[in-house]
Amino acid sequence: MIEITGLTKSHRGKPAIQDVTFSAAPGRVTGFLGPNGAGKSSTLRILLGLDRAGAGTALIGGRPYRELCHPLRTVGSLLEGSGAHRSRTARAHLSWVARSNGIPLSRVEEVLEETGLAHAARKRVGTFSLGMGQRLGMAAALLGRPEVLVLDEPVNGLDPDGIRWIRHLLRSHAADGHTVLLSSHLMSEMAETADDLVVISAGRVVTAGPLAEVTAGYPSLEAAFFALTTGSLS
Ligand SMILES: Nc1ncnc2c1ncn2[C@@H]1O[C@H](COP(=O)(O)OP(=O)(O)OP(=O)(O)O)[C@@H](O)[C@H]1O
Repeated sequence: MIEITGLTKSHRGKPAIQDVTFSAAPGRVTGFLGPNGAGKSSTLRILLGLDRAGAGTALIGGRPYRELCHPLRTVGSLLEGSGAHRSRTARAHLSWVARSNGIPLSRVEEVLEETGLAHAARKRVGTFSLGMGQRLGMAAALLGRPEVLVLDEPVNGLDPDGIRWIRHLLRSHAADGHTVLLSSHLMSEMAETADDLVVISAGRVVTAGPLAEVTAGYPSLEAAFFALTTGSLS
């Protein structure tokens, strides 16, 4: 369960997010949708303990990220890039992440297989394509068999096969009773993958609820999105 309440953050006096409140429930894929600069990354960075909120709380399973004992065993995340050092091999990177979180090294081979990177395990991360980097980021996110996944634009750079793979993975993670929060600006992808939607625009949540409710009365998610966000763009 992810619970975000009254989250507010400013960068150099300029509000990035204001009073952001929503939750992401177990067994559901929650889509976090908004135009560029709407505040998605600011929200996710606070949720993942990478930034501090000016006000409000962001809890994962009832606790702020910084209070989690073995964070990667509770929440797997993918933000921009895999975070791996270019000179490391994929296997070395994942082994390092596993060791630092008390995760058995046997998981490394499993996630390499699961993410289609087994053939590239000994390649240096610096030689990876954007799509392979995303797969490596997903591999690290899955290492600790986390209850919660938080993913910022995970299909960036993936080919159609990779996009289908991610969609399937997220759906099955949710079907297992886990919580998935997925940020994207790709509406067709969202419409296919999300159960619930949170739409953010200009730093504020403009609507949240089941996909069918958010899009009710509109011909498509895209139509709903523009109707909901255009009015509030500054
Ligand atoms: N470190 C920072 N310093 C200054 N301003 C920032 C910083 N990070 C974000 N902002 C500003 O805060 C607002 C929200 O940005 P944020 O990156 O959270 O949006 P986003 O929805 O993730 O957009 P995108 O999809 O483009 O990444 C924007 O106006 C952005 O310019």
